[in-house]
Amino acid sequence: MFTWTPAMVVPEFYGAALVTRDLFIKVFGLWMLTKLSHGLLRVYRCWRVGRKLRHLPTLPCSLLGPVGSKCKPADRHRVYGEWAQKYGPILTYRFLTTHVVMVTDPVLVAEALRHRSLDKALPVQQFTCGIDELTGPNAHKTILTMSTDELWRAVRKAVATAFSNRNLRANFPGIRTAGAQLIQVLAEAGPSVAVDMDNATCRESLDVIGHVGFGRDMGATRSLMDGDESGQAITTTQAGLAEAESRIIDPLRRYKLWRPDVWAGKAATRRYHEMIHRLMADIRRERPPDVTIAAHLLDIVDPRTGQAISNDVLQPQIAQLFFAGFETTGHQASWTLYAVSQEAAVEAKITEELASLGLLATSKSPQPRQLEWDDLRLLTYLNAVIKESMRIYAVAGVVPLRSPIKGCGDVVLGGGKLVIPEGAILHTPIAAIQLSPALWDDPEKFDPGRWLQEGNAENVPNAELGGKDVKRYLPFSEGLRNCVAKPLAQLNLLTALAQLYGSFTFRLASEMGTAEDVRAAEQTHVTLSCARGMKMHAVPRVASVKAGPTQPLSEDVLGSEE
Ligand code: HEM
Repeated sequence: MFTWTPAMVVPEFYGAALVTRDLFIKVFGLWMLTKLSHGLLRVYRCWRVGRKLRHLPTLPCSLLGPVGSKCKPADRHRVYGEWAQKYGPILTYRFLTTHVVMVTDPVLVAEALRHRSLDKALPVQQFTCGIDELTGPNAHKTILTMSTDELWRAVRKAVATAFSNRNLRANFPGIRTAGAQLIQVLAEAGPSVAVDMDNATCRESLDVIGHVGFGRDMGATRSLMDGDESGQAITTTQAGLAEAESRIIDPLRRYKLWRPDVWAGKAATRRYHEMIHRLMADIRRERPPDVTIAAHLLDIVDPRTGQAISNDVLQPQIAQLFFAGFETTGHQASWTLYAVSQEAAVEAKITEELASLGLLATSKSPQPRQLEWDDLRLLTYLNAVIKESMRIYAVAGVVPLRSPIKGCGDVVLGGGKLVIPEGAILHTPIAAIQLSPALWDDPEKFDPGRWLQEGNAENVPNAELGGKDVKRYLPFSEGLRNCVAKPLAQLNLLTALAQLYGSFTFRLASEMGTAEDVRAAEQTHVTLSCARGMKMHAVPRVASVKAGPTQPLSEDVLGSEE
């Protein structure tokens, strides 16, 4: 009879185990070798790029550029300006193995932002992967982060058409309703309550994007009154964006799995994906009106396939529009409210202008006339106030970043004055240009009057160009990749602020401290905001403020948000 003894099996077992171990060691070794050679190649490329830039002033700071220097990363919008003053309009710094060339010379900036060989695909993804991960589960590139290729052209054309004057005019009543809802919220809160106007204006902007973009009422402003925030579009969007910002600031964050906030951030990102997925399913099921961005997005033909745009491409574009639009416009509105609250003379001129158009609540006429589309072009002074706010508080002040297209070689600017080597990043921080004492008189002074003088204050004559004008004001960036939604942002700001100032005067709450305290609380993650929020008292101009029409923005609330 056959009897089993361990000796008969063990050698075979050991044999298999040894083969597996050898295989593992070989695969692991190969992986290590590949990583090592990649690393060495990176270091070599960094050294090569560094050699080409060594004649330029270099920051004596660490490997992490602004993140590693002595400044707080949140101060970047100010720090870049200080660097420009100290080291001049061209300087370099390093972020790990990537060299960055920071330029604030307006002639070079204008040329660079229009240069066809400088694009948005950066040699390192730290800067954009936080955004791509937020906009879709497969981290697809969006209109904001794509290189300037055929697909980008198709998406950009669709979105830009959606912001045509005709479409915005058709959407104007909805934009006005979002402002009216905000007035209703503030009227109900009363003057004694310090309202965080930054939060409030971000909500109003989210509602405007929901309406103009998708014919949906996101309910973000109204939910301030309801008080029921859980599961709301605004909470989901804010939490998702906060996580994306954290990943941009700390590229290693995703690996810190021992931290509960990292898991909470992953969950927030997932919830944002789900919200956008539901919205996409809604617009696929029922096409929104033709004047919405969604209708234009649905009509895109993917140039790579010749077919209608797929969900994989569509979802990130939708997500990105909320992401790019709600905080930028919201923060800009609250910085404007703040700046005006510090300048009584400026507010007096705003009210004078509104009164001359019958748009101001007064004791004689407590219900101001409803703002109309044709009024907008008459609001010259308020428009100058917004422009000045965008100059001093450039919410997107730490971008743009561009890089020479891979394989196209180094990019020469200014007729040889500056060469951007392939593999380096060009950084032209808007805030440093718009606050440069070399380009502006008294740049820190909030002076809307500079926009009312003869000539175009957006430009400055340049000696190198024989006195020809060069751009020094670019809050929406310039060139092919400027802000596609500039017309919507400008319309939203003008409409909301005209309505708000028509009914209220805004006083900074004492808990915000002094102007120095607010300045010390300025912070830039992706956009410029105030770390304390913007607590203000909205004091009604007349005893009973009426909000005007506050019908729902659209019949169809983002109701599938169970
Ligand atoms: C005050 C408000 C706003 C400011 C100051 C602003 C500023 C900017 C800037 C500076 C850029 C260029 C970024 C770069 O080159 O890296 C940009 C791009 C972009 N913005 Fe805005 N933005 C605002 C509002 C909005 C809104 C409301 C939306 C959408 C609803 C939006 C959507 C976009 C998109 C899609 C791009 C990428 C365009 C492209 O690369 O082709 N922005 N914005």
